[in-house]
Amino acid sequence: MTEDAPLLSARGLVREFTSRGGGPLARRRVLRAVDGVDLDVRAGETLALVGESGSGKSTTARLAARLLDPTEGTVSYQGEDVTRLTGAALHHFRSQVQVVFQDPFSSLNPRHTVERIVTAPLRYQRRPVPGGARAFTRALMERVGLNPDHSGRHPAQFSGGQAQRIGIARALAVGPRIVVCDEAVSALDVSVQARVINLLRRLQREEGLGYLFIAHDLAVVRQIADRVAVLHHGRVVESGDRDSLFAAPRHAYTRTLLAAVPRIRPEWEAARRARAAERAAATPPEEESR
Ligand SMILES: Nc1ncnc2c1ncn2[C@@H]1O[C@H](COP(=O)(O)OP(=O)(O)OP(=O)(O)O)[C@@H](O)[C@H]1O
Repeated sequence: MTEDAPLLSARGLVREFTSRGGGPLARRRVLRAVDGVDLDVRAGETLALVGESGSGKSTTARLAARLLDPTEGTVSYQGEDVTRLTGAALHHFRSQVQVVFQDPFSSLNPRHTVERIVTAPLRYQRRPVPGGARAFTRALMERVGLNPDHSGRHPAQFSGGQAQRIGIARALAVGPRIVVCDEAVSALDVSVQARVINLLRRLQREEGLGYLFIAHDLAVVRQIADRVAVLHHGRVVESGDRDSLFAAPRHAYTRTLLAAVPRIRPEWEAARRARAAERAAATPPEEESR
């Protein structure tokens, strides 16, 4: 169910990056990665942001979660501009808007146990862990479909899908109302993707979460989005409800995206396994599961 007023909104978001080429005559180059984006995310709904690589999806996600400051424009939460929040007010925003990243193995500390990982956002915000760290972690693990007896294990001891569930549990720990999923299922193989998407949908139903769901794979977007915004060179070229957009795309760029074959990336899974093996080998024995 959706409420009318958006929880999270962006208006006229612009983000520029400046780079300097090599050599003595190097000139500063300004890249507008995000160029005037407006978006709204309501409780209980999923807005998918799609576009090819380099279109500005991740930059928009990071701006929306205030992990990055905009060059221009505003991000507001429940109508309040959050672009300049600091201290306790910023902590409150961070408890309301959480992020799940693409690669759980690089976004979860390989040396920490699940218990330490999922309680970290509360510690960072200097909030007590309700009911104690162990019971809190076990309950969260159950909610995301993980075995609570594994709370003392490290990320490398889990599969890619399980590790992403740890990332989701960490996001849920502070009780957010919006979760920004930045290519959160892209590194998983297709059957695992489907299970993690089911989990996200169940959590959305149970808790009324709003998702800003960043994805390049339209097959995934079709499974989860209520509305879709298409990003091209940092601009939203088309947006609308999912079924209308898939059935009758208005913009030529959207038609090109829809015509592209869904990409399944076995090489990502292979790279993930290699990284996981490297991390497991680097984990000192005393940090192995209790
Ligand atoms: N920190 C940065 N410094 C310089 N340029 C950046 C930075 N972050 C992103 N960019 C550039 O901004 C543009 C948009 O990048 P962004 O990662 O937002 O795109 P994307 O649509 O998420 O692509 P992908 O799917 O490949 O991650 C790209 O040209 C990228 O190189």
